[in-house]
Amino acid sequence: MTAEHAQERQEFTFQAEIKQLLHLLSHSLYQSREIALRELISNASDALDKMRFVALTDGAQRDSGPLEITIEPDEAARRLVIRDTGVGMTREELVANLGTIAHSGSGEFLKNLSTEAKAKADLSLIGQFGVGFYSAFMIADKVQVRSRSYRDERGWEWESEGTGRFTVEAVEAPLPRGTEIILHLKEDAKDFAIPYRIKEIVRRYSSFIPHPIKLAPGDEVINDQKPIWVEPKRQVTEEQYDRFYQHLSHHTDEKPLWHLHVSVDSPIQFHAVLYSPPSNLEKYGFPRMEHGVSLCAKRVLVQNDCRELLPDYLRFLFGLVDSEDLPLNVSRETLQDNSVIRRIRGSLLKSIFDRLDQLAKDQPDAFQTFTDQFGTLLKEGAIVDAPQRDRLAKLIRFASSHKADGKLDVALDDYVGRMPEGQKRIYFLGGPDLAAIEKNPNLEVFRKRKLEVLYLVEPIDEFVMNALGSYGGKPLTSIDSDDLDLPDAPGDAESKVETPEDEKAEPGFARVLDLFREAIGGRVRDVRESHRLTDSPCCLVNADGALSTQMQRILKMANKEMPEMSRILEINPKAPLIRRLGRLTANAEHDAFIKQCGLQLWSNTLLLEGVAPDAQELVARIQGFMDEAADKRSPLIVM
Ligand SMILES: Nc1ncnc2c1ncn2[C@@H]1O[C@H](COP(=O)(O)OP(=O)(O)OP(=O)(O)O)[C@@H](O)[C@H]1O
Repeated sequence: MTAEHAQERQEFTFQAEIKQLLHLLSHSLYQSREIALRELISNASDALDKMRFVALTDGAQRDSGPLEITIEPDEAARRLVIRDTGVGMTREELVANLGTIAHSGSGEFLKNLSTEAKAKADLSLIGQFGVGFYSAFMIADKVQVRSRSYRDERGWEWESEGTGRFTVEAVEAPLPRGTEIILHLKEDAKDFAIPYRIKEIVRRYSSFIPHPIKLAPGDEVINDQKPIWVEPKRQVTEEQYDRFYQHLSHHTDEKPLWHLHVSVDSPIQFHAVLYSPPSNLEKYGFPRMEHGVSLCAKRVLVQNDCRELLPDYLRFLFGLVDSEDLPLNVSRETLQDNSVIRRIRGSLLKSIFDRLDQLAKDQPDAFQTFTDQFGTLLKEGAIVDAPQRDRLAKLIRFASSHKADGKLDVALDDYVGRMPEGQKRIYFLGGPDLAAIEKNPNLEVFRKRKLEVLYLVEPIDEFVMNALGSYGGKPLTSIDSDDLDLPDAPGDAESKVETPEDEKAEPGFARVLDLFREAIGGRVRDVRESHRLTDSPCCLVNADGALSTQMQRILKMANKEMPEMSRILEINPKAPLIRRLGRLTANAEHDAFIKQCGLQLWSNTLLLEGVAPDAQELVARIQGFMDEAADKRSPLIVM
């Protein structure tokens, strides 16, 4: 485009997703409209941060003048102007940023707004998706943006009524550096031009903007721009912490679950304030949280979403880190190799774990609320972060047979504290859900012996157990493994399940096992006598060192090609059915029936685990049993 051409008024069409967004925004609920002002102030503040950065790093821009935001209401004209002395925008930037380039966020935002939220047009989440500017159309039916970039002599004006189009043209009169947003307020949004209303909104949502926000005329400063992270902890009130969280997270009116304020002087100097949000949006189907922590060098914002400061599994934390030891020109690319960042990260991690330990100890209810939301992410950490595994192992929670209510509130230390003398292992059992776990016959001996078993109700739990291997020197053992190494139970004859001599097996039991082996063949590694069952006739166990059943199931779901691991079928000699079969072995005529029973028992164990064995074979066999049973009741007389 020629320079001449560029000066003419040009019309553009909004990108499709933006059009959709604008439609939604202009029909928003009255209550959510305050966020429009918050978003515009936040954009102005970002532009000022950028300008401060430019002034400090680019000699030619050293005299940047005052960096401030001015809000100028005009009740009579039903107009509101938000002006900043930030970096401004060139013509190309106006076109791209405010209309033609859809931020990846806008699509996500539209996709994730639930139908219900859409119906109510509750759009308070908009700021998190990087599409905040358009919220101007919640309160205005016409918006003008006049801007001059610090890199440009000339100013430009963008204008739109939020329908499908916008225009951009050169401004003849000289413009000061920065951006001016002129909102022509809708009739039902005219209160946004009332000074006390503006003050109220700024106080609520924007008090932590680190630049003065002035209200014209008179230029009264209406925000307190104190950087709370450099203040001594004792001097910061809970309310200030909460408001700073709302500022960082764009989560209006939401309170964080907990916060952490750290000030470190050596070896690296830094201040940090970190927050846990109250809920984990990933749990509700939102995409992976991609926000990071804000990074400041000597109070100047260097990067908004710095992912290098915390490991990925702590991606849900909001916060800010400010260090005197970082150069201002630290670039995104060099952050990863930066030794200051690495040391801050190590120190932050330790403080976070200390904070969580303290929360678990002093406020167990608050800690429980936290792990209900973010426990899965801590478990993710226990799997991937080997150096921090021991610390994370203390923080993660499981369900257990101790209460059997399925709540994930048992710490490994709680379990160990309840272990009877002589128990050398920590036992666990996984399954598709709590009901399936509780029906698992492998639990019988544990119930009888009153030994606690951790219930792995979350799929990730199995991976955690695998990664940990042991806890406090005690091997983590799936109760469907071959070698359980159960503690002795002296004096309690009833519970001596490991000494089968107590109960005489039927003389034909060995023959039953042989017949079962013949029938089932290579589908199991072995068929043998069980010492762990009390009531059920059989169960499947895994050979020493093999993966637990649930783990095999999970891996199989991910990779259908995974070969079946052969397992051991254990048979309970005391179960009435097995005793009867033992007696039947006296007559070889019954061998075929006993074999059919063996096959059916094996199928039953698989069915209980949620695996469907060969359906045709299974149905044919059951049909056979039914025929035989019916025949006993009423034999058919063949004429
Ligand atoms: N006052 C301003 N000064 C300079 N640039 C601005 C201003 N307001 C908006 N912009 C530019 O327009 C872009 C789009 O703004 P928008 O509010 O839609 O998204 P965002 O600022 O990237 O995300 P968020 O709203 O979450 O802060 C910004 O990234 C910025 O480059």
